[in-house]
Amino acid sequence: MIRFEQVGKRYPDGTTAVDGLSFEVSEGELVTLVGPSGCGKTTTMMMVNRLIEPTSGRILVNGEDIASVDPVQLRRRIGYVIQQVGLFPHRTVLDNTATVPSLVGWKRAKARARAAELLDLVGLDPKTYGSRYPEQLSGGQRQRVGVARALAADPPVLLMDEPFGAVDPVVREQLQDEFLRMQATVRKTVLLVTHDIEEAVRLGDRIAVYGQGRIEQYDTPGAVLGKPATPYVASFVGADRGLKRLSVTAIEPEDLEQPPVARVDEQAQSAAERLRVEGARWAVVLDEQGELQGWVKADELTAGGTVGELAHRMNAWVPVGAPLKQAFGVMLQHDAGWVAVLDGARFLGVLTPAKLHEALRRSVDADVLGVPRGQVDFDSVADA
Ligand SMILES: Nc1ncnc2c1ncn2[C@@H]1O[C@H](COP(=O)(O)OP(=O)(O)OP(=O)(O)O)[C@@H](O)[C@H]1O
Repeated sequence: MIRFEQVGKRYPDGTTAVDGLSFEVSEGELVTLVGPSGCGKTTTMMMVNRLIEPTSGRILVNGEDIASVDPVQLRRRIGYVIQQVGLFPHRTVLDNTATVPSLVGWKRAKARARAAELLDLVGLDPKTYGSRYPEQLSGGQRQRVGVARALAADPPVLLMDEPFGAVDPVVREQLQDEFLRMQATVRKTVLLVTHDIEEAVRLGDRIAVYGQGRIEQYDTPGAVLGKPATPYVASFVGADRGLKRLSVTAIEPEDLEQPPVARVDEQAQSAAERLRVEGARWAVVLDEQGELQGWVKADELTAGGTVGELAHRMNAWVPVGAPLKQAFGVMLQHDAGWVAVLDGARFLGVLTPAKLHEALRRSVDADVLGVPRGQVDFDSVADA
């Protein structure tokens, strides 16, 4: 969708902002550009909507060399969100949001209806906020209007320059979550600039890590954290990259262990006998449908009645697909040696600390080899 071919930008004073940039962003992909101040992120982005012209190489959007596209036409196809938002102070929130549709000639009623829809999408009730002026909003709300306005003409491409930079960390995280939810619906092709590696990892399908004027690594968050390409990238992502990786690695069914199981309607004594033979000290309790009903200790099964009557409630559980970090958090919260993993209500297995560690190490290799995690042989990563 967006393709950089050996793109460079040298300013008249001799500063080389970027050099030899070659990378591609696929349709519907969210790519974050991350790096220290002055490394060329904003320059890269502004060359895509021709606010800055490259001095070498070329940029293709949807297969077309943008040097030959009228800049005004080009910008209508590319939404642009900046940190200072740049809302018009004398226009209401609704009119601000409707700016681009109005510019491209939509009827006023249609443009305003679309604007209201988008305000809703970014979590602002148009009835409450539509008639306000920008100064009557909080910083976070202004950012949301900025995003709504950029989406108004339904551009296939979105450029975002530190879009969540001007708000406090809590609101920032909220905006990031909302943006991810929204992106899951609208699937725009997005280039997002940030100097914050946490944000880059959280939002990006892929990350371009910038050194001075060039990309040091272009890869998935998992690979950047798991296998930094250079010492520079390693130091930029930080010594706690293993921990950061926990938050981008999802639990998969093959990471799970199958623990001893007892049926909810089974007689406690026969379950106790079976667990004794298996050498199990506890079991998860499932019903006919394979749904989790709790857990029991083997030595509690000596009383009469059914397993279900003796089962404890199982609070330590996470949904499959949740990040490993969440499972780890739940383990610590409940002081549990394992957490149950569910698909809806269905029990899939348990994640133990050893399995969690294995999943993390396997996922590094899977990212690097570009294969699903299940295809990585654990022996091959055991010495990694
Ligand atoms: N008009 C200009 N003339 C000369 N040099 C410029 C000009 N604009 C930017 N630069 C230089 O180009 C380099 C890259 O700037 P750019 O704004 O792309 O960096 P950035 O990574 O976005 O930084 P930040 O995170 O601080 O915004 C910097 O060294 C900057 O000083």
